[in-house]
Amino acid sequence: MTSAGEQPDRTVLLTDTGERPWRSANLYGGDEYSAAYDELTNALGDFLDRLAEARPETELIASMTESLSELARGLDPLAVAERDRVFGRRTDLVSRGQTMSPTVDLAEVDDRSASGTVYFGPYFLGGNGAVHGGAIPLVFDEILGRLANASGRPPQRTAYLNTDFRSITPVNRTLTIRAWLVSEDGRKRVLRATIHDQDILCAEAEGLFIALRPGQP
Ligand SMILES: CCCCCCCCCCCCCC(=O)SCCNC(=O)CCNC(=O)[C@H](O)C(C)(C)COP(=O)(O)OP(=O)(O)OC[C@H]1O[C@@H](n2cnc3c(N)ncnc32)[C@H](O)[C@@H]1OP(=O)(O)O
Repeated sequence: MTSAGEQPDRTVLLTDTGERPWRSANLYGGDEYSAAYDELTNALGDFLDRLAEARPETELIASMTESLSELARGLDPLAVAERDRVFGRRTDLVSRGQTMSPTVDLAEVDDRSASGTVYFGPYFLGGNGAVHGGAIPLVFDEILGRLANASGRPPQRTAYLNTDFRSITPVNRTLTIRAWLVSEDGRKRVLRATIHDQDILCAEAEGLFIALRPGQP
């Protein structure tokens, strides 16, 4: 997360299709390992976006398959226990060190609310220029989960996440995302979020988050 008002140095990945998302360049917490891992997830996300847009010839498909298989084999001996992994566990990185959901770039964050932008690249296309209906709750869970778990609160799990799709959510556009805490009652927290394309409400969600008891998985 970036602090309030801070403008990230965005790396725009240009193609002839026009606007490209930044992912999380230069927003990491500082150390060399974080920077390198951030670059890796950016490169992976960029690959997935470009693959989704491309129509490669058979020869290139075979060569990419071999390259990817070789990379995967190289990682095989490096598997570690969940608690020691990097992917999805770097809260100092704006991408959280993952490519499962698009990067939610939060410009304004406090104890009870967060707002910023989200950009669904071609990888998240459902059809006809609209984001896949499963990717939208994924992003809501991401922003609501991060807010529910922020500010020293005990770890929370999503009990329900209700999403309303109000109009199509376009790919390849910078969208506004907002999340806020609605109520707190013991272990229960209700949060809501919206995604807008300028003044058009694309989708909104409500989530119930339950604080886990000590030792609860
Ligand atoms: C380094 C690490 C990095 C970390 C990254 C951080 C960012 C992460 C970002 C991503 C984040 C991703 C996050 C994720 O995606 S978490 C993954 C998705 N969620 C799950 O897998 C959760 C599965 N469910 C459970 O584990 C349990 O059911 C939970 C823990 C949720 C509650 O079971 P528990 O046994 O503990 O509690 P309880 O049953 O006594 O209920 C307690 C109260 O809640 C009320 N209630 C419960 N359910 C519902 C419901 N559906 N509607 C309405 N109400 C409900 C219930 O009536 C009761 O109310 P009351 O009677 O007290 O009034």
